[in-house]
Amino acid sequence: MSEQLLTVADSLKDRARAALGSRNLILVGLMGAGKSSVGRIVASQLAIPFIDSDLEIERVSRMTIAELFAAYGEQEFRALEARVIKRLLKSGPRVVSTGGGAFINDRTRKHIKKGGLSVWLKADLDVLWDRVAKRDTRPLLKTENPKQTLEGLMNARYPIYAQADLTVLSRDVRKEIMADEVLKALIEAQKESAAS
Ligand SMILES: Nc1ncnc2c1ncn2[C@@H]1O[C@H](COP(=O)(O)OP(=O)(O)O)[C@@H](O)[C@H]1O
Ligand SMILES: O=C(O)C1=C[C@@H](OP(=O)(O)O)[C@@H](O)[C@H](O)C1
Ligand SMILES: [Mg+2]
Repeated sequence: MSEQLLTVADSLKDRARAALGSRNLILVGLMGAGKSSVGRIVASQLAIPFIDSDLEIERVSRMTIAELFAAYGEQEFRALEARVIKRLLKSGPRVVSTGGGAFINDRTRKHIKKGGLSVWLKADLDVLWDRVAKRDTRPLLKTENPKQTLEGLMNARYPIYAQADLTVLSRDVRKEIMADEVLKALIEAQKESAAS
């Protein structure tokens, strides 16, 4: 193989694709962490299908997430979310971006742990707040003080997100850079598991 071909074969996305194999890559983390937008870029880099579980839930129910919460409540939404995510993870490789509460639900977390490699996109409150404040589509943030609600969710959920296989810090940098960081984490994790 020529040196040029070796360089191409050795590129970040090729190495990450090899590290993933036939597993699914599942993005978890709080609202605004970038799961949906970064997940789409990661899938495109890896040249594998991308699915956002919220979009899939909206497609099958023919309702928006906000409408589902309003009509049936959070508990019913979580039951539907668990079923949809279980189904999405039946075959791979895929990149699946989940909604922020998915990994917090015991049943869904079990499906995710069984269904592939989970990556927590971890961000601090100000980064998350800056991003979610731009849209009002998230029913859990329709409160008197949504920033305080987000902080409460952070405190309650971060110990559980910490159970994900990998953690990537979601900084205030371009989405493409975040996607590269996910690919690098995937490669590092593979190296570590090969060494142990
Ligand atoms: N790294 C980033 N830099 C700038 N904006 C981002 C970044 N990641 C996400 N965003 C923006 O923040 C908002 C929330 O991102 P999204 O991917 O929907 O997060 P999540 O699915 O985790 O709630 C979107 O408007 C998105 O374009
Ligand atoms: O944190 C949560 O419980 C939720 C996060 C949302 O997804 P994003 O994290 O993609 O915003 C969406 O699933 C729903 O509004 C509930
Ligand atoms: Mg999302």
